[in-house]
Amino acid sequence: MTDVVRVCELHHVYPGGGEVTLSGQDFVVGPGERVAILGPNGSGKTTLLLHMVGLLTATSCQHCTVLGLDPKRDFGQLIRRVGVVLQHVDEQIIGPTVWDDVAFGPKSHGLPPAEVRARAEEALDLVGIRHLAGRVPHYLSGGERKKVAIAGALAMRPELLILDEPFDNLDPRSRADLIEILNRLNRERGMALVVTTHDVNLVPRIADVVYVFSRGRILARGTPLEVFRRPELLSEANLEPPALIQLFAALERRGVPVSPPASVEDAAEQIWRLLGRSGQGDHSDGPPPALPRARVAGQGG
Ligand SMILES: Nc1ncnc2c1ncn2[C@@H]1O[C@H](COP(=O)(O)OP(=O)(O)OP(=O)(O)O)[C@@H](O)[C@H]1O
Repeated sequence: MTDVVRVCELHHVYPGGGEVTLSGQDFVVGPGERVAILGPNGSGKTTLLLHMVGLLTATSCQHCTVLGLDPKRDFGQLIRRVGVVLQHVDEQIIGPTVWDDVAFGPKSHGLPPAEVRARAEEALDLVGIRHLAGRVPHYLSGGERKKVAIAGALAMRPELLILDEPFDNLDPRSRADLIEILNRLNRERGMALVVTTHDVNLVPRIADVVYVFSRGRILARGTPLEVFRRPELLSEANLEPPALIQLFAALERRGVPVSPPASVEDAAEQIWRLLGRSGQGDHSDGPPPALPRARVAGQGG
């Protein structure tokens, strides 16, 4: 099957002097894949995303295709199939009301009024902001404006959704809701996802594949666990593994028979087993006892 995205050897020099080189390996998103990009400030994450949606012209680039199209040349076709949520969402919110803004994409692509209405309502409901439909975006909170931009992107029912720091400004509940919506659309509609984030703790919940960028190089591609098990790689990119991975690595170093957990549930299950309990969810006999002190403190390993 064709790649959803493939970018090789991108070099971009901004007129203002900033420069981005992405080399080392290709940036590839497979069909229906959920991809997270991790990297320090200024490592070129946004620059790559802007190239993928045809908003920048590379100084040089060996190859750049999205859904088999050239983002610059085929911008008109691509924008019908790819949704994008920019880091600074005020740059993309243009409607005088939330409703106008969310309906803008379907309307401007000539969909019939009933379809425009259905798409806008669906998108507002997905993000949980139908109650904001009549409001002026300018007077919304930062998190609410972010949700408006996300709804606007979803109203086009994109095959690929690109989100630059989508979790910034969102409270924990809104963040969890957004993760759930994105995962559901990925599962049910096969929508591929590319997400940049600095929050390593969210990565296992939103990505199958992680890329690590640092100083002009794509340092690594792997599953979240593969990447998080390589602390040297993460520190090269000014990143730390999630707290849970660090905790389990510390336990492993002390000889406790655990492996890096893929999720909080996985971590809980491993601890449950260590405590001599068995069977997933077999927690009916009350709360687990405290971990033996020596093991936790690393004295008895
Ligand atoms: N419009 C611009 N003009 C000049 N330089 C720019 C411009 N936009 C970005 N740059 C420079 O390009 C480099 C990469 O920026 P980019 O925004 O792609 O990084 P990033 O990885 O998304 O960073 P962050 O995590 O801070 O959002 C930086 O050195 C930045 O200063």
